[in-house]
Amino acid sequence: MLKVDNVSFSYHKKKTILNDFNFTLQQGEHLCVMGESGCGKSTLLKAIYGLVDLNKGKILWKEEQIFGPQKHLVPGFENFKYVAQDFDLMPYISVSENIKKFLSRFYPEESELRTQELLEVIQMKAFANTMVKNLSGGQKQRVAIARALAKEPQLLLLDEPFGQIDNFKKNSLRRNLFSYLKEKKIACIIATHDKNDALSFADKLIIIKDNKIIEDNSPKEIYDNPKEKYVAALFDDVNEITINNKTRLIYPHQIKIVENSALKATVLNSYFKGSYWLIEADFNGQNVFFNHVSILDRGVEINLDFL
Ligand SMILES: Nc1ncnc2c1ncn2[C@@H]1O[C@H](COP(=O)(O)OP(=O)(O)OP(=O)(O)O)[C@@H](O)[C@H]1O
Repeated sequence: MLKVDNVSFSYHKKKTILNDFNFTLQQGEHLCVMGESGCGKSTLLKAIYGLVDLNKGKILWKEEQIFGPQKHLVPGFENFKYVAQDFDLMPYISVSENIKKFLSRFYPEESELRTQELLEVIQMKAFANTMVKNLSGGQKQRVAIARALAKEPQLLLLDEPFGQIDNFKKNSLRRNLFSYLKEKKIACIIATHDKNDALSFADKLIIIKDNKIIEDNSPKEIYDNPKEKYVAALFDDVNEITINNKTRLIYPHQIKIVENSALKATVLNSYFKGSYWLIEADFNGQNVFFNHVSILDRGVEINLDFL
């Protein structure tokens, strides 16, 4: 349904930001885009929304080509909604009014019902009548999402959607929003640094490095078989360990202490993580990180097993 076909784009001639991007997305599917800061995630969303003119290739939605500002004077593709990092809300009217601005004035009852429904999705019912200028950054972010959903888009583009929202709210909001999108079969592309967006809620994951797509698969497949440290490090404190001249990528939960083993290490530090401790140890001159149920004293010798 969405087809990104051989797309290349640069802001300036010298540096290509998107280099030969190819992927597809079906109706109702959720895609996460990850990669280091500055790799081009926001630029990709802008290109899909039609905010920039491509150097090469094309972007299609159900066979209809999406053009940039040179050919399409009103910015943005009408079936899509884009929530950028800078929200663009109206500060001097209430949360409800901000959402209603995007609904028809001719059907006030429907408009009110829809506004209430969206306030529930973003968990902001208590703030319905609060002026937007008096909201926190995270609250504004949520209103921007509700406003983007007001006229049910076919594709929602979210740039770091939960970046300003505290962990307490983030998890329930994320569950609410993604199940709402699934129910309404709204496709979604999320540019994110947060592994939880990708691992728990995305059907597909794309990883960008050096201006190219280096992974395009299911989140589980990419997590279980990372091609390189750059990929695994987006999810966890991954270890790149050489054993018998073979280098392996191992997540901290894949290493455990055993009674006997030829793999000896010495504890360097223990970091409290809530339900477990992250232990840093020296293993043949390499620093390894692994999870453990309790704190370990510095200098203690341990035997390791790599799963
Ligand atoms: N309007 C612009 N003009 C020129 N260069 C730009 C512009 N916007 C972004 N860039 C450059 O393009 C590159 C990609 O930026 P982009 O914002 O897409 O990265 P990102 O992956 O979304 O980063 P982050 O994770 O930090 O939000 C960066 O090097 C950035 O400096």
